[in-house]
Amino acid sequence: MAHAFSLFPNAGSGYVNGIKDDGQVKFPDTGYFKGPLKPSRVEGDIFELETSGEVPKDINGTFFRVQPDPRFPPMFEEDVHFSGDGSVSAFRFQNGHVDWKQRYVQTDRFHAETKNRKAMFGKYRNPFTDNEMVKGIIRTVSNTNVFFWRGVMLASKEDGPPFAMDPVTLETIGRYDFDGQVKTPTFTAHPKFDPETGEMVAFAYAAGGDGHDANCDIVVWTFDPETGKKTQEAWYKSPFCGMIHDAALTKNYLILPLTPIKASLDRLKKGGNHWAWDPNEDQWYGIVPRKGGDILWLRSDNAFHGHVAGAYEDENGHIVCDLTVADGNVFFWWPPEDTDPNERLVRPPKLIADTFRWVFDPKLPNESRVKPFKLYGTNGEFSRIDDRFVTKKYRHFWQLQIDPARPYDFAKCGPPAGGLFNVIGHFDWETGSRDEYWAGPTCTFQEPVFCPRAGSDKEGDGYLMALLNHLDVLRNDIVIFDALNLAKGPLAVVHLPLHLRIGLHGNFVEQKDIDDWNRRRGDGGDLGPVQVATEPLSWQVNLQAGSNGTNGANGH
Ligand SMILES: C=Cc1ccc(O)c(OC)c1
Ligand SMILES: [Fe+2]
Repeated sequence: MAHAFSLFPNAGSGYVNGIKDDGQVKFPDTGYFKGPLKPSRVEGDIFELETSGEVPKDINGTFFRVQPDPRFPPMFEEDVHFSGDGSVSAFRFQNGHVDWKQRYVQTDRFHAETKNRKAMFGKYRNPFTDNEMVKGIIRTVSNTNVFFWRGVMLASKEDGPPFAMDPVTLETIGRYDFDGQVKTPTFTAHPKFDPETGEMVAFAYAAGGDGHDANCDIVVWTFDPETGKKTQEAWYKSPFCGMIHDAALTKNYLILPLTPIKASLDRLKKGGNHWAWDPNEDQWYGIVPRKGGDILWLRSDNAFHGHVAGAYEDENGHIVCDLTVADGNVFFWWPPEDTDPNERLVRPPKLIADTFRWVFDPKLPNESRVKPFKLYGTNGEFSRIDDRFVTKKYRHFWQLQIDPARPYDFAKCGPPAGGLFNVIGHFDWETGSRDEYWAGPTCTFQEPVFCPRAGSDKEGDGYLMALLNHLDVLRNDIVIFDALNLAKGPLAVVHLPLHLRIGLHGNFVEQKDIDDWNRRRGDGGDLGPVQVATEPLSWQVNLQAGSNGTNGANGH
């Protein structure tokens, strides 16, 4: 039988001159919408997933993760993976059983586009390309991370505020503004949680104006876990409006890696890309004292920051900060501004991203140049640690590795969308060892999470789990390892009957935490239900009042 699409051989991709001609509901015929990146848009539930091996019975909690999954064909044919609507998966582990649930984050954009049954928002972080009808509507897709805070899952993307979801039903409760305490246009996808105090330390860049105007305002907040109150807020300026994606937390500092990929209001107004890589700019680190005080900026040679493994202060009061750093523009789809438009980069450049250990002296003069202390010798991304060791001296980290020397079945799989993360590794700063497991020639991994073994507080004692992409048959598994012995291979595999899109980040939340907060927020609990935002954000108020909202001056 003819494939349904082939009944209309000349129908094309539904785009004319790269712009959606809204006659057809059809996704672009580009690499961002094919194979493992083919939009799925599935919401659903499966009770009792199939498994192989024995799923450890002592894992009691939920593995949450989020993927960009566009609900409608984008306005622009050249749209990228990072624009897709946030779709959250939850894998509930209990007594060796696993159930699955998946729901979209119902953002303000989600509702606006549902009403219109089509994409209304244009390019990644460029509101000047939006349909006029949605001016003033928060355009974030909340597709980058999901983390647990005081009884709710917060889904977030760095271009907008977080949205709260019910951790059991995955229903979106609404936009979360920390009980009216946060009115900034942006909020990080990587807040840090201090395991000693339970505090959330969060930040935002481009935190002035409307968040899409290339302003240089940075804000750092601390929130108390018991009361939810903002106990610290400090505003700073960055040397340019670049991406600050992840952060590192020690007892006394928050370290903000500022990557030399830059926003420009002028370019945005012309309908261009939000970001342009600047190969002539340094990588920077902003060192922020958690108790308040000036920011210290340190700089080193041009490079692209990946994610943080761990950080702590050593006996000299210096900051040890470990993260992956790539030797070029990881976001190759946002090239330097002067790149010839005919030279469209469709293939990732060959980059190396080692794990760098920096040792920063917080007493250095501002803008000092620094050099890495040590490199581990890895090539990968998506580092994770035992989160009970955030801020502390730690040994173990886990990371997805790119090993091009291993066979890859290109004929069956096509290009490995999302990156050739064919190896999962466990690394130990003390021994320098490499404990690795290769997924085979048709598979790649997504970001792992660490789950501590019940009753043990020994670092790394527990499980590591990660989604496995079967790129040949477009289906996913979850593989579960003994975290300190990956080479032994998975203890168990959980099988999904369907394909999930390549996702970003997630976290494992223990059932005890969900139950405790549900009790406090439920009938007769001391807290009552979570409150979502009732007031518009500052930039929305300014827009209503007729100001252009581009002066970077709101909120402080
Ligand atoms: C991995 C980094 C990253 C940075 C910015 C984004 O908007 C994003 O969306 C999924 C991901
Ligand atoms: Fe990230």
